[in-house]
Amino acid sequence: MPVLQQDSRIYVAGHRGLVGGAILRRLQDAGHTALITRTSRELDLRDQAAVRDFFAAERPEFVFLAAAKVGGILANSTYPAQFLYDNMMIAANVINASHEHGVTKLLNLGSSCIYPRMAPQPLKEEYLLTGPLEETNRAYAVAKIAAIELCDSYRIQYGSDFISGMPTNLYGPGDNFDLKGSHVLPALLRKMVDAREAGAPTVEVWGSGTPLREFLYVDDLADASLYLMEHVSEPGPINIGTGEDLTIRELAEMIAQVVGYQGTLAFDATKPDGTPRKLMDVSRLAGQGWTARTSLRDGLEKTYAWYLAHREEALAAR
Ligand SMILES: NC(=O)C1=CN([C@@H]2O[C@H](COP(=O)(O)OP(=O)(O)OC[C@H]3O[C@@H](n4cnc5c(N)ncnc54)[C@H](OP(=O)(O)O)[C@@H]3O)[C@@H](O)[C@H]2O)C=CC1
Ligand SMILES: C[C@H]1O[C@H](OP(=O)(O)OP(=O)(O)OC[C@H]2O[C@@H](n3cnc4c(=O)[nH]c(N)nc43)[C@H](O)[C@@H]2O)[C@@H](O)[C@@H](O)C1=O
Repeated sequence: MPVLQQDSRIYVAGHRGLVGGAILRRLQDAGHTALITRTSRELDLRDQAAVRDFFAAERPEFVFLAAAKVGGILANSTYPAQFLYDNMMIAANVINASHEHGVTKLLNLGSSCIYPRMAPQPLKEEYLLTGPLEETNRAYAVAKIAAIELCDSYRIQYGSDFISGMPTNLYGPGDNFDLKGSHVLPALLRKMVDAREAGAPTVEVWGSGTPLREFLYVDDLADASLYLMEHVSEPGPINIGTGEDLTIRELAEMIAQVVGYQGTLAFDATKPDGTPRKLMDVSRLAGQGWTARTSLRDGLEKTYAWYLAHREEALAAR
């Protein structure tokens, strides 16, 4: 099993994002000295020739693929073309260049939305491609499934050590707080802080509040990503989550408590609910020695503290 050395050349794709940022911090804290990063302006990963040149020049040994077109339910359903095209191009270019330039190991990150909408719960890895996908993020999910298949195909044909981690919904410092593009947790956190400050009597929550979601703190995901890089080499998706979920209403109530918002919730039924439930079965990774550490309540408090301290930066970033 390849082990990351202090001076291993490690490329973190998407290092300014929620996930890539957390992986970069984790690698820096562990003392890794040869970290390679590029912003999307410096290197558009949809550009095959540019990606090839970059790999030829930088010769990374390990790749964390955390660059992607990412967004919440509204962004996914509004811009399916970008979610499909960008994510297919990014994955194809990075995975193929990793093969061509002899990368020792690559971690491809997907998402729990790869599983069929009505799959039995909790979601086991073997449920992949056993039924129709959720409509609101089908395009994104197809790109993410193609990336898993690509990693597995390079493993079969060339023996490449390319693996695929499938995180559940994530949150934490560095998240996207833009209300049109973001996921539910940062959106509700921002809305409730704004409402508390403005003395607003209600906060709008999209959909019915009944869908169930599982949330993993991003520093736990970063920890899992390093664990996978060092300890796991196998094909197919590997679930990364907490194994616990709650309704969107319960999430909103917990955020209100953390933020100290005392108004009421107004559910907007014109907005989509998305998939009714997507709880990860995390027994495979647990069996290999990794489990999540941060409770949702603790993670929310840390994220709220980060948001207060970095509000301008968080709101300007997207
Ligand atoms: N957030 C979540 O809840 C979940 C995320 N994931 C997965 O984790 C991974 C990372 O997601 P997350 O960190 O949340 O996303 P973010 O939107 O926070 O970050 C994505 C990063 O990708 C980079 N990027 C996007 N397009 C390009 C491009 N064309 N060329 C180069 N870089 C590009 C951006 O770089 P720059 O800033 O330089 O523009 C950005 O920093 C994704 O694969 C996603 O599917 C999985 C499950 C849940
Ligand atoms: C990570 C995952 O993320 C996405 O799937 P999702 O889990 O459905 O996304 P979401 O976080 O945006 O919503 C979760 C639930 O929450 C409700 N909700 C309430 N109020 C707000 C709100 O204010 N904003 C948002 N965004 N949602 C809200 C919303 O209506 C829905 O019922 C996909 O991109 C998918 O591709 C993917 O991988």
